[in-house]
Parts: sequence; C-alpha cells; structure tokens
Amino acid sequence: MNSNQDKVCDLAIFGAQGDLALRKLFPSLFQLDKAGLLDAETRMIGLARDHVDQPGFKENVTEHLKKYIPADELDNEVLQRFCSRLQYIKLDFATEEGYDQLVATRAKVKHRLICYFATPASVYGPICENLSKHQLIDSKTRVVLEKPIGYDLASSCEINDQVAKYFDECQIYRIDHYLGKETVQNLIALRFANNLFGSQWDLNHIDHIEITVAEKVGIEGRWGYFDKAGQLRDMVQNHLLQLLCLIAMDPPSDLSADSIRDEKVKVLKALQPITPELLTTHVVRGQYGAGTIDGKPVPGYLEEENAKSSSSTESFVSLKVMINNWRWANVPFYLRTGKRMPEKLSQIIIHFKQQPHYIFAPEQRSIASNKLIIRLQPDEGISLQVMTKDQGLDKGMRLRAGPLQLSFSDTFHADRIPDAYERLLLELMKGNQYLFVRRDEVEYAWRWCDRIIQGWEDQNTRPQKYPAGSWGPVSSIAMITRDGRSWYEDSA
Ligand SMILES: NC(=O)C1=CN([C@@H]2O[C@H](COP(=O)(O)OP(=O)(O)OC[C@H]3O[C@@H](n4cnc5c(N)ncnc54)[C@H](OP(=O)(O)O)[C@@H]3O)[C@@H](O)[C@H]2O)C=CC1
Ligand SMILES: O=C1O[C@H](COP(=O)(O)O)[C@@H](O)[C@H](O)[C@H]1O
Repeated sequence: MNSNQDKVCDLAIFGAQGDLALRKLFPSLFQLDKAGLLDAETRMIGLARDHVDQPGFKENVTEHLKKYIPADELDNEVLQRFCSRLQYIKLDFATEEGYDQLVATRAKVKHRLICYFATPASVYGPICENLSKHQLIDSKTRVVLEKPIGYDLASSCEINDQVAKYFDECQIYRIDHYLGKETVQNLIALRFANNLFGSQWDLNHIDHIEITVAEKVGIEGRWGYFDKAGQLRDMVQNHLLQLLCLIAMDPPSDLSADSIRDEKVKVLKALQPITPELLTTHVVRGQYGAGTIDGKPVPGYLEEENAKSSSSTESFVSLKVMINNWRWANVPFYLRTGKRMPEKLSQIIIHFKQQPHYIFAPEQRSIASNKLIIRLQPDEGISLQVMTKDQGLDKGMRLRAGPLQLSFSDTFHADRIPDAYERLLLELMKGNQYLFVRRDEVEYAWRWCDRIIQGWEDQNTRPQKYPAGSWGPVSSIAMITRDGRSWYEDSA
C-alpha cells in the first residue's frame, strides 16, 4: 500500500444520529478538515436506524456543527467540503438489515475502513458479527470502542471477547477521552523531558499527590444511564485511573504504545486493594442534594429529570490510594471527582516534601513546601509554587509562596486548544494506539474498582449527602485531614 492510501479512510460512524456523534465527533472531524488534516478522499459514513435521506442527514450534521463550533471558525468552503464527504446509511446494528448498502459503498474503494462504535456497548458484538458476515473486515480494518466497556470486570471481558473474535488487539482503539486532552499529553513531556522533575519523582521527594476532577454539571438528562453506573464506574475506573497511571508510571523505554501501556499496567497491578476494612477510611462516597451553583438554585440528584425517589448511586467519590511499589511506597494519592461541585476543574497537585532541616519562622512552616500544579482544564497550564523572600525592608527573612507559571494559551499564543476528540480521531486515522487503552488496562482497572463496589454492596452503605455547589461530603475533608493534610483549595 502506498503512503497516500494509508492516510485515506472511510470512517463509518455507528450511531451517527446520537449525542456523541453530533456533539463531539462531527465537530472534531470538521476541525481536522479545516486544519487540512484529512485526506481529500476520506469519507464519513453515518449509520443509524432513523429514516433520513442524504440531504436530511447533512442538514442535521450541519445544524449541530453550527451549534457546537463558534461562528468565526465555521468556514463556508470547509463546510461544503466537509458535507461532501458525508453519506448516510440506514442500518439496524443488531440485525442484518442495511449492511449490504455498506458493502456497496465500499465496493469500488480499496482504502481502510474504520468503524467507530458510538453506540451502547451491548451492540458492539452484533455489529462485529455482521461486519464479518458481510466480509467488511480485513487486516487493515480498525474499530473504535467507546466507554464504558462493561459494567464490571465480567461484563467488560464479555464485550472484549466478542470484539476479539473478529479483531486483533492492534486493530482495537478503546477511547478514554482524557488521554486526548492537551495537558494530559503534557504529563509525559513534563515528566520525561525535564530532569528537574524526573529526578524528583518518587517517595524520597514527594509527600503526596492530589487528583481532582470536578464538574459543575449534574446528570444532564442521563439519569437512566448514570444511576446504573455512578461516579466510580463513570469517572474513576477510566479517567482518574488513567491520570494516576500517567503520573505514577515508571519511564517507558520509548514512546511506543506498548511501552507506555506496559508501564501503566504495572501501576494498576500495584494498586493497594481497597479491602472491606479500608473502605471507611480510604473511600468516601456522596450524593448531591439541592444547593446553589453560581448563585442559582439547582435540584438534588433525586429531583433531577427522570430520577427515581430513592437511589444509593454516588455522584461523588474521594479515595486514598496507595501504590505498593518501590517508587511510591507510603505516598498517598488522594483522588476525588464529583458532579455539581462549585466549579469545573481538573487538576493534579504534586506536593513535594519539605527540606529536611527548617530554618525559617516556625509559623510559616506549613507553606514551605513546593507544589507542582498541573491544570488540565480549564486554563490549561502548569504552575510551580516556590518559596521566595517576601519583599520589603521591614519583612526580614519572611517567606512568600509564589507561582512560576506556564499558561499554555498565553505562552504559546494558542488561539484554541483542540478538543480531545480531535487528537484522538487524528491518531486513530494515523494508526497510533498510544492514546488508546489496551484490554489489560481496562480489566485491571475494573478488578480494582469491583472490589470497592462489592464492599459497598456487602456493607449495605449509602452515600453521604452533600449540597450541590460544595466540594463533597465533609467526610471527604476528614479523610485527608486525618493524615495531617488538606485538599489544595482548602489550604490555598
Ligand atoms: N454522549 C457522550 O457525551 C458520551 C458517550 N459515550 C458513549 O458513546 C456511546 C454513544 O453514546 P450517545 O451518543 O450518548 O448515545 P445515543 O443514545 O445518543 O446515541 C446512540 C446512537 O446509536 C443508535 N442505535 C442504538 N442501537 C441501535 C441499533 N440496534 N440499530 C441502529 N442504531 C442504534 C441510536 O439510535 P436510536 O436513537 O434510534 O436509539 C443513536 O443514534 C455510548 O457507548 C456512550 O456510553 C462516552 C462518553 C461520552
Ligand atoms: O466520560 C465522561 O466524562 C464527562 C466529563 O468529561 P470532561 O471532558 O467534560 O471533563 C462526564 O461528564 C461524564 O459523566 C462521563 O461519562
């Protein structure tokens, strides 16, 4: 195959009329087209079961582009080119109806087929089976699986097995959209291109690490899905554990997908299991009640659209996670994530140890440790909190903690930070698997989370209430305070 044929592809989006496709995938593909990153012959084939003709489909996609892309970025020429790449095929994924049309569309082309499953995971298996029956799979075909892959380890293995009957692991791209975020990518550069940090990245220099992924939004009309999942399955099993792996892993020997994934798997295998005895001290789960965000009243979890009157599903979870290996023995990783928090904020704070001997004012001791603050969103950037002498003749040798800042948008004059899906779709088309999750990563993550969920079920506990607009139940603060530490914004 020549290199040009290698770049061109047919991207078949199963579930093309759904929320993910219309809100994220088509807008991201449009941005790639605009940036000149799509081959001239690349096509997008939308598949869903709605009765809609070709113009109707293009109209629907265009309407959503207009909704999700700022008007000044919607170039008309690009829009026309983008629409000319679109086709729609009516297909029922679970039956054989419609697959012949996909075969016909592919009849005269030799380039790669990439199948993006923007559908419930329950139809991944049937789609693979039908693709195979219609001889639509060959060694070049790639398949993209959206999260969540399963509900627990057993169901995840079942789905992965169904897909593995038809595709090799090197053809499977499991999405965790956090891996496509600009600053998440930067964790690798930060750690492995800077000796300053690389040489200090262990139990000898780091006291503890915080990972916060807070959302302002509530359930956003997804109560039916969310109530079966909860925040541990929805956010920790994938996004937070991936972040933890990138922070905690040993340096990979190179940047290949498998070198990075091998190191991440070692971290997942070294996670201290949260046994029933540790459940009360190492995990807090919460559910929001009514409260106020940005000065406006918002309903509680049980008052959201389509909610049932009772539920023990958590919308918040915080955890103290230990990693049993040589690099991280006795260094706690405090993780927390929740819905209806006071702000949307994803950040990682590396708290370095204090100097071994302290010579400044005793009352300033608590500020005298370096913190590396990695902002994933919003205001992507990195800031290192360092101690300097407070300025002024009358200040003596008083310390002042101040930041050395690197704001990505200011420093690199980036007008827009690409959406995670743009990067993921581009790497998918290039065939780079390093931003996608390997099967064993998913399964080790489930194994660790399943134990926590089993513990909750066995102990029949309910989540603690927290008011919308707060940082979670007070016991989340107590969990870290017991260790003589505090969540970053509490001490800021
Ligand atoms: N939306 C999001 O932000 C995110 C979604 N995901 C994952 O992405 C996937 C898609 O999510 P989302 O877009 O929200 O879901 P939607 O329900 O909005 O879209 C799913 C699409 O698949 C179609 N579909 C489902 N079953 C069949 C079938 N048997 N035959 C033909 N069409 C079918 C639906 O058609 P119909 O409307 O007729 O049922 C719809 O077009 C899920 O796995 C979800 O977990 C992951 C992260 C974020
Ligand atoms: O995967 C998911 O992520 C979103 C949060 O993503 P972000 O990029 O906005 O931080 C979360 O709202 C959703 O519940 C979950 O399924």
